[in-house]
Amino acid sequence: MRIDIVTIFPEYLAPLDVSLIGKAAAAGILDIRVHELRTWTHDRHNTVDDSPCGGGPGMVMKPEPWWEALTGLVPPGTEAGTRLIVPTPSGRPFTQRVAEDLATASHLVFAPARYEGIDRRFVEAAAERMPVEELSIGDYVLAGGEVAVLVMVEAVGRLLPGVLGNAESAKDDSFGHASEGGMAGLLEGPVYTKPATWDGREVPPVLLSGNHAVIARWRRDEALRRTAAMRPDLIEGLDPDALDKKDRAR
Ligand SMILES: Nc1cc(-c2ccc3ccn(Cc4ccccc4)c3c2)n[nH]1
Repeated sequence: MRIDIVTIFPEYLAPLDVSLIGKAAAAGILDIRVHELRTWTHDRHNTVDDSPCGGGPGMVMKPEPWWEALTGLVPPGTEAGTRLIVPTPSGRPFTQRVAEDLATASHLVFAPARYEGIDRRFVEAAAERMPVEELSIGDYVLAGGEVAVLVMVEAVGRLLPGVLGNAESAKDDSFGHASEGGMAGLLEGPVYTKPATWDGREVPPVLLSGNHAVIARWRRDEALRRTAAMRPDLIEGLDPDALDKKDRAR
């Protein structure tokens, strides 16, 4: 997968060189390219913003540099397989299901804005050329879209084949689909490691029993317990077929 990110703060995307995503890029699974939006300005001050039409606070990002950037990165006629992602507080919620959908694309272009956002006409013009997703990573307000891009690139990247080692498969992710069995659809329960006793607190004995069937049942019970406590809304949404009869007996 090729990922292009256009931003006025390229250094904000430095974390993509680290760890999981950094290794995937080094392995060639991801081809991540970060671009400075001002590359596509031509005035002496490399202007990317202007005052809002109709008045109001702050500044709005001009459509021209974004359009030139998009056209430079995705020349007309080469849009097949490309999707434009625009982080915004007013977007569709970015969920695991959206991450799974985006993971099927061959090319993602991210347009993290600053100020009060980008002139609407850029999004409208882009939507005539390729699918545009305006996505929110949560109901809180950031100062710009770069952090949202880090979130989305990590959530999408870890789903790509070869990115997670076999040991950390994404198949049982909390927010995966319950219908796939396993823990998908539930929150993760508690995890433990050595020592068996720490701070006078013991690891639940079942985890030291070596009885894998009993351990699996215990872990599912704990995941159900935590989900019911922290996110009852997810219990509502569980596919009934994904709950076995012991679950229903709870
Ligand atoms: N989930 C989520 C996304 C954002 C986000 C994304 C991109 C931008 C670009 C500028 N801002 C600042 C802004 C604040 C308020 C109203 C409009 C713009 C952004 C915020 N905040 N929260």
